[in-house]
Amino acid sequence: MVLTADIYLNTQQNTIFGISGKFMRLGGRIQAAAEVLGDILERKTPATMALRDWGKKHRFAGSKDRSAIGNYVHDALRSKSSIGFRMASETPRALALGAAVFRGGHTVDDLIKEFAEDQHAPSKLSAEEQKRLKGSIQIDSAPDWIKADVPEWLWPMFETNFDEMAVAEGQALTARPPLDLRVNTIKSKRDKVLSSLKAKGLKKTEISPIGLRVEALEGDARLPNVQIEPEYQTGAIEIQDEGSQIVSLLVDAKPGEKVLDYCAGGGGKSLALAADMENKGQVFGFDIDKRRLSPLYQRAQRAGASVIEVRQPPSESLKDLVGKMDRVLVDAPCTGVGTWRRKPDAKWRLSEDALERRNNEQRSVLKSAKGFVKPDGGLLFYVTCSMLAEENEAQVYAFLEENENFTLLSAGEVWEEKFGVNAPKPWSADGCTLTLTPAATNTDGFFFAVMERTK
Ligand SMILES: C[S@@+](CC[C@H](N)C(=O)[O-])C[C@H]1O[C@@H](n2cnc3c(N)ncnc32)[C@H](O)[C@@H]1O
Repeated sequence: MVLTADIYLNTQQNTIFGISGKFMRLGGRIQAAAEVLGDILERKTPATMALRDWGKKHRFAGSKDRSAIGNYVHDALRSKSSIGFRMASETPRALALGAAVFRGGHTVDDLIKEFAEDQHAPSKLSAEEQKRLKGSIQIDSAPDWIKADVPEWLWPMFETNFDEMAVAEGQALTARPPLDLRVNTIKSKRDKVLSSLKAKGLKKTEISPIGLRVEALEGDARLPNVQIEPEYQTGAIEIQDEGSQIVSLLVDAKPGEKVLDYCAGGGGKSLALAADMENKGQVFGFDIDKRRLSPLYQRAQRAGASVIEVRQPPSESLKDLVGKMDRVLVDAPCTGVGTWRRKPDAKWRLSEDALERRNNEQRSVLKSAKGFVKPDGGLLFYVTCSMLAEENEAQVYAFLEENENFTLLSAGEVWEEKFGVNAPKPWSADGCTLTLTPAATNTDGFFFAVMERTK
């Protein structure tokens, strides 16, 4: 006899499913979120792995259940310190309950009713929990780092950088991120993709002229899976945050030029550079880590980006490029503060030691990359997805101090030329470098600087 999914589900005594059989109920989802949060916070498992492990152990949870549980887990991590403050507790249970009510839009009465009817729900709410979930502790009385959901040790750096906007910048990093697509202009046009994927709820991005966006969704809703669409499979679109598109466009690589993407990773920016160069010239993609580079071969093929040439480590493979590149992009390893909306567990794992390690890598990567820039007018670009001055301006100024043959240029002119005068404006500490942030540009956080090699 073949069991249908429904019969099978209902015969499993120890599954976490509610009595309706098809989907987990709210209580089961919150309980699952608390279990996953325990794995992440108590056993230090990365969020993606903890969610995957939970899914493997509960094979019959459907994609809607997994997505809803993922939303509670990520929302709880994005707002961990503010939810913890309002709940007077940072236990996985308190965080999961807080995420469901403060961020998920459920009411305390919903929870009481659902928990009573669902054997897989957490134990019933205590009187104290009910009071807290109803707002007995106001966030206004919390210190700024808690309001901003930024780790306490990092707050002084964050505050120095963003001054009276620091809380707003931190809070913008707790929002759910949108899904951004880059239209690959080697294969298609933005209007064409927009009309063929109309049903997916896409709209044009505000700054990038080649971007499309599905806004972050509320509650348990799921973003569309664009990877199954023909436009994705034929290379007409790539998934790329608008901020990443913007910094690639600011490199302003021209058709026919030679460009080295020195920290290419999976090649997101190499692909964007190739398209901006109309697939004419040469883009060399290099990375110290061979495994990270490996998807680039297939991605370049799918995108029709024939100008991309992957160069494997060690760096001796780049010997023939020394002093010959019109542009060298250093998309440096960093703490990833600018991507906290997408990877909120990284926010609480970050340590002073890790920041110091990234700073050392940044110095070393700039030192190794500079020699590839051609003398007399070649350009060196320094990019991070961090919003900390220690990884951004400080690295650029230290580099300039040690390398008198490089001068800092203003990125503002290219910005206006590429995106017009009316686009939302990034931060700039010095009128030359740029910092994109969720609050200022509604993108992931990115830093961008351009330096010219004079001799
Ligand atoms: C921010 S990621 C790059 C992301 C990539 N550019 C993209 O758009 O998808 C930084 C990369 O720098 C690489 N990296 C770290 N140290 C390096 C070094 N000394 N030389 C070259 N690459 C390095 C890492 O392996 C990592 O892939």
